Amino acid sequence: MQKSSRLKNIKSTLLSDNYYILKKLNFDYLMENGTWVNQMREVYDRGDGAGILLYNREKLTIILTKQFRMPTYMNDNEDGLLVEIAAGMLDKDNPEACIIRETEEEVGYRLESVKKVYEGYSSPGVMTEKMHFFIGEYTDDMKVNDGGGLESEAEDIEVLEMPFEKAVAMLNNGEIVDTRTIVLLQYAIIHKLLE
Ligand SMILES: Nc1nc2c(ncn2[C@@H]2O[C@H](COP(=O)(O)OP(=O)(O)O[C@H]3O[C@H](CO)[C@@H](O)[C@H](O)[C@@H]3O)[C@@H](O)[C@H]2O)c(=O)[nH]1
Ligand SMILES: [Mg+2]
Repeated sequence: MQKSSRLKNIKSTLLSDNYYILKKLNFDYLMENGTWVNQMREVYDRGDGAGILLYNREKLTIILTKQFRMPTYMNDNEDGLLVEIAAGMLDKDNPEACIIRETEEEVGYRLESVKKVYEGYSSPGVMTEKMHFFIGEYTDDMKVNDGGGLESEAEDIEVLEMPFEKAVAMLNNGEIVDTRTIVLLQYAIIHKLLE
């Protein structure tokens, strides 16, 4: 953690380390108007992540995934299934190595190179997670397996290859509701990746 002269008396209490780490942070914060206020924030730390938009310039297609996400099921997503970019959590490896590995595990393509386009905090009010956003070109001859995720982790990932146009329609009609996926689809539109 960096030092800030606007913070003092930071006290961290562990609330849960069941799978990842949830802490309660109590601290004094110096407001812009010069007064100190005491604040409490719960902070969830599950490391950083990486995600990628896979695109094929010849076929004008992209590859997304569909998988069950319990937190979305708890909040308005009827069957809990979510259409997403391929993504994973960083282990000890760097973001590039992580996303190349995750791409092979989740959708079955072995990429040689990827391009980093953004880095951003996922949910800065509550999570420490920083997300590394990539794009990567795939071709049919890069396919090495059917994807689907790791059996050892009971991942059950459907691979969706679709025309880019269809994904843009799904973005615009509200079928795509994962913000990381929205970010990279918008990147592809802005930068005319598939025109
Ligand atoms: N037992 C158990 N397993 C868990 C738990 N939380 C996650 N897992 C398992 O840990 C694995 C994580 O798989 P990854 O592919 O590495 O991560 P991800 O879940 O796809 O995460 C990506 O998307 C998230 C957004 O929803 C991002 O937050 C994350 O950074 C990353 O980009 C999955 O098999 C998942 O089931 C938990 O609380 N308990
Ligand atoms: Mg994943």
